[in-house]
Amino acid sequence: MTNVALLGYGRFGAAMASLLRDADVDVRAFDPRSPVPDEMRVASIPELVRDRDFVIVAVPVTAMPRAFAAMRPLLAPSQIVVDVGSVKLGPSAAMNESFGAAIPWVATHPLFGPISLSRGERPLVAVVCPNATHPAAVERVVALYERIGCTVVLEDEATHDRNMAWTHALAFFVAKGMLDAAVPLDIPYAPPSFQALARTVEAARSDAGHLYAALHRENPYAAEARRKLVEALVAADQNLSGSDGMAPPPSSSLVLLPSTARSQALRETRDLIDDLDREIVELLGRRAQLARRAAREKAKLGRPVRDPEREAELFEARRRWAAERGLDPASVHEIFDAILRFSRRLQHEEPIDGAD
Ligand SMILES: O=C(O)C(=O)C[C@]1(C(=O)O)C=C[C@@H](O)C=C1
Repeated sequence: MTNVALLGYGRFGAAMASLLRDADVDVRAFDPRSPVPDEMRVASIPELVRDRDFVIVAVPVTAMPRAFAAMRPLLAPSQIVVDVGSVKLGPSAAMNESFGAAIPWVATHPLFGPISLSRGERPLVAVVCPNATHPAAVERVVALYERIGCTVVLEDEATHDRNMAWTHALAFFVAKGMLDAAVPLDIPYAPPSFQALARTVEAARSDAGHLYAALHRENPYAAEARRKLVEALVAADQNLSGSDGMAPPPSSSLVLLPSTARSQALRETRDLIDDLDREIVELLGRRAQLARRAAREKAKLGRPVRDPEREAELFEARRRWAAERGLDPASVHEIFDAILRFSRRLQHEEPIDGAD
């Protein structure tokens, strides 16, 4: 049985442990600060790493060099050290320094966390950095990520960090700006464009505090990305505050559209509907995964697939949400009726020990 030692049982470590265990990987974990469930807990780093195939280091990036140095004398060349930090140049250099050619090591970044897992978001993506000194270890780590349901992207450390500066780091930076500016996030009729931003802010807010600092301070490309964004925003602000930005909308927007423009408007509308429907299908896929998970949990508890009490609550809530949104509750009820039929059908197909 594949086995893993997990150093660090914070929010990410716990999420990783549950994915590994769902894939029948034996997990042992150690964290002097966070509680670890009894069945995985060990009392020290030596006990943690002894005879383990993989040693996954899920501690804050700034604590990694110390962790690597502490475990170096305890490891053998048959073991593989894997870091899961959100930046890659620093941890890679630190692993190279501690383990070099003697102990196989692989730098990785799983692009998911407890929130995306609890929402059942798929696909799970993990970046794995190629490593010329330990190519066989890279292959084994790729196989481990695939086993827990990840799509693996092979990317070198610098490209990864540059990409993360523009995405992960800037998303957190914008979120911080919105939080510090006390932007209200809970206005119920906010448009979809804002709802997407509000989800980003929520995700950033609930992530560990050390992550924000690491994304910016430990990523050598983050400062440049921030500077460019701030400059662009300042320029946009100046533009809007100047006379151009205050000009009234051009009168042509009030003129009746000619028929070619009208058919173009219909095409655009249909494109938008296609985009939305695609999202709905994606959401149905994610809902199906959660329904399968519910089926597995109920099977373990010896409970039947159908739960009339839960279904009654579910319909009541959806009817209420429909009314709040100005939609006909009976019509929305009908849609969920179909969704539940779909869900129960999937649940009956679910093999009891399947892993999603
Ligand atoms: O919540 C559960 O127990 C589920 O199995 C999920 C679900 C659903 O799809 O929402 C499916 C069947 C049950 O009758 C109730 C709800």
